[in-house]
Parts: sequence; C-alpha cells; structure tokens
Amino acid sequence: MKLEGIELRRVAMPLVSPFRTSFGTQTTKDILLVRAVVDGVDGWGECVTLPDPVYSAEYTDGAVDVLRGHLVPALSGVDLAGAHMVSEVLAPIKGHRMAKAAVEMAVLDAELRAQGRPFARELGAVRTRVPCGVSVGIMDEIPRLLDAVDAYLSEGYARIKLKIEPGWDVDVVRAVRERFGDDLALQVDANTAYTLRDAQHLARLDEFGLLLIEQPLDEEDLLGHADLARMLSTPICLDESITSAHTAAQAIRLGATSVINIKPGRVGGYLEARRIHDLAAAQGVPVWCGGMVESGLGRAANIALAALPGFVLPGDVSVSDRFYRTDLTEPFVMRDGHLDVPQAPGLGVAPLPDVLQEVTTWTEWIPM
Ligand SMILES: CC(=O)N[C@@H](Cc1ccc2ccccc2c1)C(=O)O
Ligand SMILES: [Mg+2]
Repeated sequence: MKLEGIELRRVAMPLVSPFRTSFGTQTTKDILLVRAVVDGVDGWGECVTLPDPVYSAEYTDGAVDVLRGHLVPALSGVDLAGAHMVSEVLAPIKGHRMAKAAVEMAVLDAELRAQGRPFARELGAVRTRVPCGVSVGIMDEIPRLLDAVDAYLSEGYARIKLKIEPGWDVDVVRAVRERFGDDLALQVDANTAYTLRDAQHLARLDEFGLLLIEQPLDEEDLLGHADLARMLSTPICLDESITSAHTAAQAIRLGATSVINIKPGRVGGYLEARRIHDLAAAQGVPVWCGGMVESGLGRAANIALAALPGFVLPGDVSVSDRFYRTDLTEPFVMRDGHLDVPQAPGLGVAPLPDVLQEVTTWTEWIPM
C-alpha cells in the first residue's frame, strides 16, 4: 500500500460539563486527529493525548512534534504490506505510543475501508452490541454526585465508575451504596492518586463490594500494586501502568493486576490492544475497554474492541452526549444500556464535514 500523505488536525471539543479527576479538571478536549491518505482512500485516527502530560507523559504538542519529525518521515516511501506493518516500521522510535496508535489507526481505517471490512471483523468481535459503563468525575459535594449517578442509571448505564482521590473516596462510595444498593455494578478509579501508605485507608473500600479499584498507585509501581493486592480484597485493575502486551504480562505475573483496563491509544494501537486481550484471556484475566473521552471516531473503534470475547466487564464506552453536545461523527446513542457495534467498512463512521470545519483550530498536511 502507498501512503500519499498525512494530515494532522486539531479540534476543540467543549465538554458538556467539567470532568474532574485526581489529575485535574477538563472543560474542553483538544483532540489531535490524523487523516492518512492511502492509495487514494482517507483513513482517520484519533490521538488520545491530553494537552498537558498529566494522565501520562505524552501530551498533544509532543504528539504533533513526534508525528511530524519522526513517525511520518519513518513511514515515508515505505511500501507497507498492510497497517499491521506500521508498528514494525515505527518500532525503532522509542515510546510515543499514543502518537503511534493514532497513525496506525488511520492507516488501518483506510485499509479496511478499501477492503469493505469493518474494524469489528478485523479485531475479532463476537458480539453485535456492548453494555455501557460511565465514568463519573469528582464533584464539589456528595448530593451533586448522587444526582449525576441517578441520571446515568436512568439513561440505562450498566456500570458506574467513580473517580476518587484522597478526601473524596470512602464517604462517596458509602453514599452511593446507601442510595443505590449493593447490586449496583460499581468501581472506582484513582488515576495514581495514592501511595502504599494509604493501604489501610483504601482497605476501608473493601466493605462496599466494588468490582475493582483502578490504578491506585503510580504508573511505574508494579511491585507496590502487588503488595497492595495482598492487603485489599477489592480486585486491583491497572490502567496507566499497562503500556503494552509486555507490561501486561509482567503485571499479571507479579500479581499487580487481576483485571485490565485496555485503552488502545495508551498501548500503541488497536492491534496491540488485541494482543493484550489475547494474553489476558489465555490467563483468565478479565479485561474491559477504557476511555479517553474520545470523539465518535475513537469511540467507534473502542466499541468494536469491546465486542471481543474477553471484554467481559462493561467499559467506559459511554454515549456521545456523555461528553459532547455535538460529536464529530453521527452521535452514538444507547439502546437498553447497550451500544451497537458499527458494521460499516473501517471505523464505520467519519467526521461530519460541517462539524469538523466548525471545531478545527489547526491543520497541517505532510506529503510523503
Ligand atoms: C473516562 C475516563 O475516566 N478516562 C480516563 C481518565 C481520563 C482520560 C482523559 C480525559 C480527557 C478529558 C477529560 C477527562 C479525561 C479523563 C481513565 O480511565 O483514567
Ligand atoms: Mg483509569
């Protein structure tokens, strides 16, 4: 296949409401899109970086720079057998997994559109619809949070995830349990906000029957998570720590994680995400599809991934208007707490031209 060029495009997508996590409050998502022109066909990729390196070391300006200066030049003039060769060609370039994931996604979308083959078929989806979980941010006071959870449950969400941080954790979970009962599928996400010194405090969450506690400790602290797992009965789920199939295998073997949140952008792409799914399934480790507040482009691909057999827990695959009043694509809408897996070629969705025009803040065309 011949890569004719790559367009980098940044879009400013206002969030319907501020989304607060232990690493800060976001009110808009500045999304870097990658459009690959492959043998005359447009393919779309979405880079999941934030503007600042607060979730991981990657950030959007850095992704732009490494795409322009390293990743796209490495692919220029290379006759790729298929999108599966992108990660091979880019392997000599260290790190920058979110930037690599975006360009692989764009090339894969173009290849699959040309073949008339949906992402779901390529990845090995076995379901045609997936249950929706929702991630609920940190709020000013508990009654506001309870109202938000009530509204999401009325919409049909199958699972509630609460962002937590020191000072907003045990009391919040207790209030949700008291209001909505013990049967509610409930989990928490700390985004690395705690240390092993908090172990006794975190053990107070064990009484609430949570599905899991996500990434309580630092991204690099696999041994700390393994120690913590021996002190808690609530299963540990890693997110930020799992950056590849290799680190997933190490985390499982060390006992640092018993559930994995798979995010294709974080691990270098949808093909690596499938490899993590396969190795986890082979060891009986359940996985679910995490979210990075993607537009409908990344959302479409995440829904396809979430339909693989080992994705046995509801993912953060919420509907479009959980985050955006106007999505880049036709909006994803829930039916009975589920989202339909796109079945059209490639991602199955594309940016709506007038919306794309409206939200674009910058573009750069890189010929190859
Ligand atoms: C859905 C969810 O909780 N995602 C991430 C955190 C995250 C990631 C990227 C974000 C970008 C803009 C606003 C909030 C964001 C939250 C997580 O699982 O850890
Ligand atoms: Mg997380």
